[in-house]
Amino acid sequence: GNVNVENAKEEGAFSLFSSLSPCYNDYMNDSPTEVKMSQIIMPCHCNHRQELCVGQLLKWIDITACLSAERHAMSPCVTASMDDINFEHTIRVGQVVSIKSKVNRAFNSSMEVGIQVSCEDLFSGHHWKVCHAYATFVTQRKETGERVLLKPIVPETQKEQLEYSLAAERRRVRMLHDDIIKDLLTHGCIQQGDSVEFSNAVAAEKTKVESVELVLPPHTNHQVNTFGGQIMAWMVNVATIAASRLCQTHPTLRTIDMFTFRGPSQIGDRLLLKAIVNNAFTDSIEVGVRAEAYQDLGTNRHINSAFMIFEVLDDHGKPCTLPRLQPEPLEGERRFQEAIARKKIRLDRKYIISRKQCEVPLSVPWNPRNQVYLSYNNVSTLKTLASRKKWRLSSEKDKVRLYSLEEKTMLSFRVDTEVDVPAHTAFSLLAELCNRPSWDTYYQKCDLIHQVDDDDFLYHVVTPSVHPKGIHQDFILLASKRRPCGSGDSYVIALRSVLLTSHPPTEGCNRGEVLCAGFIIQDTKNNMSYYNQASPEVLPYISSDIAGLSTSFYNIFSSCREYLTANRLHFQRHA
Ligand SMILES: CCCC(=O)SCCNC(=O)CCNC(=O)[C@H](O)C(C)(C)COP(=O)(O)OP(=O)(O)OC[C@H]1O[C@@H](n2cnc3c(N)ncnc32)[C@H](O)[C@@H]1OP(=O)(O)O
Repeated sequence: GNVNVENAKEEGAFSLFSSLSPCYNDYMNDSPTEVKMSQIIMPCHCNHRQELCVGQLLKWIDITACLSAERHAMSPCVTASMDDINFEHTIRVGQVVSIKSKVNRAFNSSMEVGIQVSCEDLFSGHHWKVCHAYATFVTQRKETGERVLLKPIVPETQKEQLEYSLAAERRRVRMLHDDIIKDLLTHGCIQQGDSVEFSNAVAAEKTKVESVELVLPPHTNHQVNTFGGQIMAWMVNVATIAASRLCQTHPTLRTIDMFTFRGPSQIGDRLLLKAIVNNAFTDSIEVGVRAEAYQDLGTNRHINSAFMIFEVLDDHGKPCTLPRLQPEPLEGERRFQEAIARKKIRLDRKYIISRKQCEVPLSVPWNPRNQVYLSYNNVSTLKTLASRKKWRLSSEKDKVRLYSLEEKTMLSFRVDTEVDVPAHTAFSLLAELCNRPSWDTYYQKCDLIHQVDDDDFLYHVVTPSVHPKGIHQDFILLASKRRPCGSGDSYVIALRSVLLTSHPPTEGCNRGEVLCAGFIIQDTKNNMSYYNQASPEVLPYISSDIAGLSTSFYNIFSSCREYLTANRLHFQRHA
């Protein structure tokens, strides 16, 4: 497998969290856990095309990230998982690859490490980003059986604070990752029967690879367990063979879905690596890989699984049309359908996260398949907006402060208000969005459409028109409500528009769109901030009447404060 090329540029390469980490490029400043590794690419690191093998890159990534993790933990750590990675560019022989990593956040015994990979051409002086990734490392168990607990990371810069805060949200998605696919299949969200007979279909059986590796001392890490990077490299190797058998040429590895290290293995273990093409689409192939470890045959332990997406590129870097796959019956059919589910999820993710904030906001269709990513996007967009530096104070009255922020075509507002109720009470009261019409005259009506889970809700909201003499507006909003995950976190109620097939726009109302709005309530201070990003269509109306807007915000948030104070006792009695 070689690191992917130009085509990623054209299609707008994505990985699960990459586009949602807007300041990734420069957030790697000096920090106590930052580790840097640079390697000059030699022919021995490369494939037949003189491009760096992904397996080799994964080894370097794993080592760099582990050094960051251990610097923070001050004790041995193991790789628990590596989130989706998308390879955006190739690295060729003679170029220099640089890997930087640092711990974004420590939880109890696990921590998230952010990794950035870039490449440099020594002759032209060009630098470019290759990929970035997030890995989770876990401390080892003590003799008592408990894991070493980690000291918290104290984020210093605003960018570190954002990464710290988003790490909790990414952890939530990570933990749900396996369940998402299982749920989709169990609850029939994936339509069975998507498989069509193709005349040139290749039998899945033909792509099967089984290969064994004996874990020798050079394959172990400094804790004398099998080195995680080596396991990933072996997995990439068999996956590449399986994909090559389908396309009968040299495929390019483009994306790896999350790697999960389910259990350790040691010197002397035999590692059985199995790969098969699960499905072949018009221009991409999904290969499933499974790694098992054993000492004696029949005592196999499942230690890792991953899904890898390959493409075949022509001389211009464009993806070629591929032969289709004829799955094996039963298990093969199941894998075939699951690959369709994963592809749809990947496309949803790409659709959701590739939207840049400065683009015209468009509501994304909501469905159970993309719920987790939409919810992540909802919270992270609000947190990212809140972390912006250039907020300008526009007006202040009776402890209600209105700030504005102009960025490209976007105008955002922030209203800071001091509240005299505890943060958790303010959160619970404001999270009851259906009560908002009682304190916000702009919300004429708010009905709950669907409770997605404990933290996410869909609402239908009706407001007056922003146009003078216009008809009412309505919105379908996804509300994502988060309590603090640890110290330094805030309460969050994030709101964004979605499209719901069950609630199409109606004649009597203009369907409005909210790209990003919501509340951030700090746990330690009596401070609540409300954010709202105005879409370009309403900008002319707002910009022409900033004074009127200030008065409206002042009135609404004075009323909000009264609502919180008045309902505080009622809430506490019922809590
Ligand atoms: C030089 C490079 C480093 C290496 O080569 S390391 C070698 C490759 N890695 C391995 O061999 C690890 C094999 N896996 C394992 O040992 C275990 O499955 C592993 C990862 C330690 C987890 O063990 P468990 O007993 O399930 O853990 P636990 O219930 O005590 O939870 C401990 C903390 O880990 C977290 N965790 C477990 N599995 C995870 C996952 N897949 N992704 C992200 N986080 C995960 C879990 O949430 C918990 O976190 P916290 O303590 O609340 O902060």
